[in-house]
Amino acid sequence: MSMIAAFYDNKSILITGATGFLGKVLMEKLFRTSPDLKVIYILVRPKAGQTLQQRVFQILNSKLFEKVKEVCPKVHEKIKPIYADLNQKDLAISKEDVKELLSSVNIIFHCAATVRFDDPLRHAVQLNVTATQQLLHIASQMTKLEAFIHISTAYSNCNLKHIDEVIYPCSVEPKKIIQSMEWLDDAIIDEITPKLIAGRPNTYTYTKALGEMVVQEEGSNLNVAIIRPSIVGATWQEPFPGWVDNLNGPSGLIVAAGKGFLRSIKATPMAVADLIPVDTVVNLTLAVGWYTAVHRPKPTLIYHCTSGTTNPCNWGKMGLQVLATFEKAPFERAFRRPNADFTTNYFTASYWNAVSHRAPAIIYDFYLRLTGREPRMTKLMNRLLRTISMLEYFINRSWEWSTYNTEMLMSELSPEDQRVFNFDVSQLNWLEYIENYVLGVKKYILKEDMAGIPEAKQHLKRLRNIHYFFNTALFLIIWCLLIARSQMARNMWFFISPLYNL
Ligand SMILES: CCCCCCCCCCCCCCCC(=O)SCCNC(=O)CCNC(=O)[C@H](O)C(C)(C)COP(=O)(O)OP(=O)(O)OC[C@H]1O[C@@H](n2cnc3c(N)ncnc32)[C@H](O)[C@@H]1OP(=O)(O)O
Ligand SMILES: NC(=O)C1=CN([C@@H]2O[C@H](COP(=O)(O)OP(=O)(O)OC[C@H]3O[C@@H](n4cnc5c(N)ncnc54)[C@H](OP(=O)(O)O)[C@@H]3O)[C@@H](O)[C@H]2O)C=CC1
Repeated sequence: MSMIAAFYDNKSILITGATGFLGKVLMEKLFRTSPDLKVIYILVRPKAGQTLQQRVFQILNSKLFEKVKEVCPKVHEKIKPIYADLNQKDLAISKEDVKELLSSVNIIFHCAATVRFDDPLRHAVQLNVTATQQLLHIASQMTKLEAFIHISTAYSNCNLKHIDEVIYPCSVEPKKIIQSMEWLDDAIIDEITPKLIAGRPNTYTYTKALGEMVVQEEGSNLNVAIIRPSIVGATWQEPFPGWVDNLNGPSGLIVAAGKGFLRSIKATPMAVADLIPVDTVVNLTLAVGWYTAVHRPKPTLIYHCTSGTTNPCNWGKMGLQVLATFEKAPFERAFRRPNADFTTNYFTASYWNAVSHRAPAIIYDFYLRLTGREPRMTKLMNRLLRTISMLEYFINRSWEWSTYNTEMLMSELSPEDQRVFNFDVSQLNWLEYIENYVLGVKKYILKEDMAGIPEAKQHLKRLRNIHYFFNTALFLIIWCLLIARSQMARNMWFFISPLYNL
């Protein structure tokens, strides 16, 4: 019998960010392993014309929740969506809802955040710092609260090379940052942003670091714990391999490479690709929830959820396996044949950007114009290159994260819990995982049927022939121009041509 699963039975759980990538997998595992839990409250906002109920309905009817419906047929009754917007004061939760939460919640998992790298500092502070502070304020009034688990990122201190499971203070206190956002205007905030984030590549990592400080300072009267996952990828094992549903991190680049838009990238092949499967993060999160509530460790424990220390994989190996999977199961209607050249040199990268990315986009747009259609490829390519420039920081460096607390937790689990809530990535087979990841991107993001693989292969063959034809034509044109203009080229031609008749 799993002690962790039993712990969540009859509990009222509050999850923020439950409609996100991590939140959905967290909810799924909770329902699957602890179907007797009392209720999961989720803080949700209406989005894309969908009401809260419609959003919940869509999640529960997805493939991810198929197993849950078998083990927990009443899952619809056990999810309670609560209107909330983390952009607004007091999270915009109604008084009645706050009252219900205060009297019933046992465990909080705070996953919601803005994960955009280019968010203006004001917005990132509101989501990742102020909203966390307000949630802690509500949590401190909850009469039955046993644990508050905050999801941060392993990159919150990416300005350091070696990172321990401790909180590193930022130069300006979060309270001062929050206050200053109230009166500074946008232009001044934009001006001071580079100075504040100093050493970090974006507002995301900076505000996640501030969020951790808030949790430590304002959660001191609660049982809190912080989890720092690295780059969260598709599921490894549960509920099935390869599930992924958004374009963040590697997933977007896999789509771009598989469709032939992205053909080279400035990346260091030997740098560690610190991916961590989303189900591993969820297993650790649930184990931390249990441990924090039952053992009440003081001071606040931070858990690194990374793979590089125990089972390192590098970007070079990952890139090759991604390409090998494209060979077996190509994506449909590719723009060009997939390729992924890694270069560490700025000038080579700029050259390939011009030749492999921008030039084909301009040529294709020219073709679209000629055939009376709206050109769109250059715009799409510019967007992709902007995205890549933001990810480059993470694919050209390696970090070391210590994992003492995570190892300590593993040793505290019973053998059954180690099996059901496995977060030991030393058992992960990278080649198999990456293949399933790419297939997951194909099936669950691009919604492509595996039956379409023969046609996709045919399409790639056609692209290869076009490529050969295009190159031969280009060669002949250049050669004819040379012969017309250069005596040396003509001499060479007269020298070579009799050889063909031998
Ligand atoms: C060969 C293989 C090598 C693999 C090599 C992997 C390296 C992979 C390193 C990751 C390293 C992370 C390390 C930190 C890990 C955390 O702790 S953070 C969690 C991860 N967070 C992220 O990845 C967020 C990154 N994304 C962003 O910040 C924003 O999407 C960007 C990049 C600023 C783009 O903003 P934008 O231009 O306003 O675009 P946005 O509105 O987001 O989306 C526009 C379109 O692009 C699409 N799109 C969005 N993101 C992407 C993307 N990443 N790629 C492609 N398309 C995208 C959208 O679906 C959308 O399509 P439409 O709906 O318009 O058709
Ligand atoms: N993905 C990754 O690689 C990593 C993620 N993390 C951390 O994990 C956590 C979850 O990330 P992930 O699931 O990938 O992110 P997603 O972007 O998939 O999910 C973010 C969640 O936050 C919610 N949210 C955002 N803004 C608001 C708002 N104004 N009001 C209410 N809810 C809001 C979103 O709701 P909605 O659906 O309405 O937009 C969504 O549920 C984050 O804390 C992130 O920092 C850490 C390391 C890596």
